[in-house]
Amino acid sequence: MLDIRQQALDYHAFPSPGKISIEITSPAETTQDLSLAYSPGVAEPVREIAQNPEDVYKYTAKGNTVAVISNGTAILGLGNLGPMASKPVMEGKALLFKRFANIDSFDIQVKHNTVEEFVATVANIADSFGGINLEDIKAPECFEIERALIAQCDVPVFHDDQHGTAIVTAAGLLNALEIQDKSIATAKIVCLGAGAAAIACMDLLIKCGANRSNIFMLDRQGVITTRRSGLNRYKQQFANDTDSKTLTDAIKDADVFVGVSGPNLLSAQQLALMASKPIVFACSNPDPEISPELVHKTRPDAIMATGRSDYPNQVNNVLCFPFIFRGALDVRATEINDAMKIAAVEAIRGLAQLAVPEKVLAATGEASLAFGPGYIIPKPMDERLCEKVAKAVATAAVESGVAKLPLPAKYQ
Ligand SMILES: O=C([O-])CC(=O)C(=O)O
Ligand SMILES: [Mg+2]
Repeated sequence: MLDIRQQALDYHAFPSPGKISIEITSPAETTQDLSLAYSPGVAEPVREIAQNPEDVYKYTAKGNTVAVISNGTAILGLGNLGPMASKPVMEGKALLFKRFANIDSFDIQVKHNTVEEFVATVANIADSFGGINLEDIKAPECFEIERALIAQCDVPVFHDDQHGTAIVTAAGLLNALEIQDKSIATAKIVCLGAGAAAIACMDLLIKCGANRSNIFMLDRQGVITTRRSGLNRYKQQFANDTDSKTLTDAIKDADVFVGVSGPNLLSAQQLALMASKPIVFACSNPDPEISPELVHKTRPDAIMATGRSDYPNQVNNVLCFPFIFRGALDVRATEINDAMKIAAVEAIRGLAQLAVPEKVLAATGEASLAFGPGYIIPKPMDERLCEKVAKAVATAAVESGVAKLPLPAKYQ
């Protein structure tokens, strides 16, 4: 049996390099076909679009495409490895968009010197696509980049590592809290990591009812407190008025650990200090902050989640980004706003509470799955995700006034 490294390299190398390709949707066999697809016929839609720019949605694939754009500055939990090294992940996102939501994606890797250069590059090409999914861009630049692009682009712009991760984390965490009989309003939450995902997760948890003063966020220097100086404005919002300095200080009596940092940063000793019935989301990819094996051995009362496909409770943005874009594209939303994000949280969360179809059990190889400590969040291959999450998002877009189209019949 080949090890996972060789299997993964072979998967990417064969049968052809990479894992996506482009397909033709219209006939291109005869002279007649070519005279329609290309010169002279192609001039007709050109003239229509020149006269009425919205016709681009009628005569081109724009409305069903998303650009997946990265600069490779924060690839998974692996760090700043440059634009080209991010390409397998971006092709992977394209694979997931297509497989789960039938959205066509182009992966784009941008080499740049300044934030302004990156923003200009993306803004200048944004109209080619139905939406922009920003991926694996490091903090704090990602916040500025997303803000500037939302302001400049007519199509929705969504930084997946912030909001996709936050939406899935919130969905899983609300379910885990329910199972552990804890309330989000009073839960003590430790967030290890202060990057894009961390800041967005804690922001969204507050919107879902968490208490800011119960949140302890840590960066490489330790707990972010009001005693520290030199914090950027994104971290400053989470500065806690506390004497806790280290993870060991902060983790004492914590109900929830959210790791969005790097491998093996939470020890069994630290885990042992958590409150009864703790919730541990070790979401660093590919290697979690603590292994599920160690958590189950140390704390049998814990609910454990990771970002990986090969353990139960996969808290990974794949449960969100294909479907939030499906919903947004279907009603031609001009942005992805908070109402749409919260609708996605509720839809993902609710789906985990329903009975699991045979088809999902077959795909996961599980004998049974039922809402509980080992199943707090749906599986990515659950086809109901697309129906339910996209519908909830599209409906929220229409109701919050950011949709250019009415709710399609398939969602009514
Ligand atoms: O790709 C994944 O598995 C999730 C993700 O966006 C990341 O870790 O940056
Ligand atoms: Mg990512």
